[in-house]
Amino acid sequence: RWGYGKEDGPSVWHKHYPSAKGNRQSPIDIIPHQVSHDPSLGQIVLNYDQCTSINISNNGHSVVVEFDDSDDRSVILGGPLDNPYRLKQFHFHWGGKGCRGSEHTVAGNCYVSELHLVHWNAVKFRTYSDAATAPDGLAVLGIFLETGDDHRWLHMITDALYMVKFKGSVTDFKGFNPKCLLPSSLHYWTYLGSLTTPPLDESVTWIILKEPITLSERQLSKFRMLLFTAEEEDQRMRMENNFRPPQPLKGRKVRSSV
Ligand SMILES: Nc1nnc(SCC(=O)Nc2ccc(S(N)(=O)=O)cc2)s1
Ligand SMILES: [Zn+2]
Repeated sequence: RWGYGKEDGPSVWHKHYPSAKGNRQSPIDIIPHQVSHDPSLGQIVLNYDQCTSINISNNGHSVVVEFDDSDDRSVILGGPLDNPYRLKQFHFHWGGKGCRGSEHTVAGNCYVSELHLVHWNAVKFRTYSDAATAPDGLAVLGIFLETGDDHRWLHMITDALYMVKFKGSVTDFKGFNPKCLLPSSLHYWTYLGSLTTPPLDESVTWIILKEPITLSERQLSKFRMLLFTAEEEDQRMRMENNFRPPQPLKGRKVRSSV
């Protein structure tokens, strides 16, 4: 099994997951003045109005909100995407007290956390698993989080975290629309990359919003009360620093919408 510790963390993932040393790994450091502006890149459109969250769970690596992806009710389209991609889940990556936490960085600067909304190309692939191994199978929308005032809607998630404290716990979480977690601007950077955790498949079109959202230190601290470990395990490990550091760009182009 893999994790974020000294023995099982990002520096040894390559031992069991060969993609780790691939040519389109994520996350990366985005250097804005090296990004190429591509006027042919349209805006992204998020049709989340009929969206139906199902549950919230602790998978031992992050806290995940799953959606019913049996039809095209919640999709992302436009921008670099040739098809609509269906929303499957969203989850977060965050740091320890007061330090780093995001996976992507911007000119070497990190944010305290990063939200990933994971979508899959149900036009071309029959199942999520098939899509997750294909070069154009997934589209992940990344949103940076910075600390400041309380986020007015994030409490709906942080108030549920105590119910999924332990690895393997899951609880109902219906009717949550992630549209409430978006910043005001949908301007983005985009590049071809991978899952940022094992199996590190190189199947992701990354769309990273330039504008971060804000949450309070108090809301962020509630993520840190989650545990990497299951209830029956004797040593409890606090879930924090569950982020992979930036990976080599290997000649890839990062494009921006505006
Ligand atoms: N062929 C495959 N089927 N299922 C998987 S792993 C399940 C999965 O969705 N993993 C996943 C890992 C990382 C990310 S992330 N952090 O958004 O890049 C998103 C999703 S790979
Ligand atoms: Zn992620």
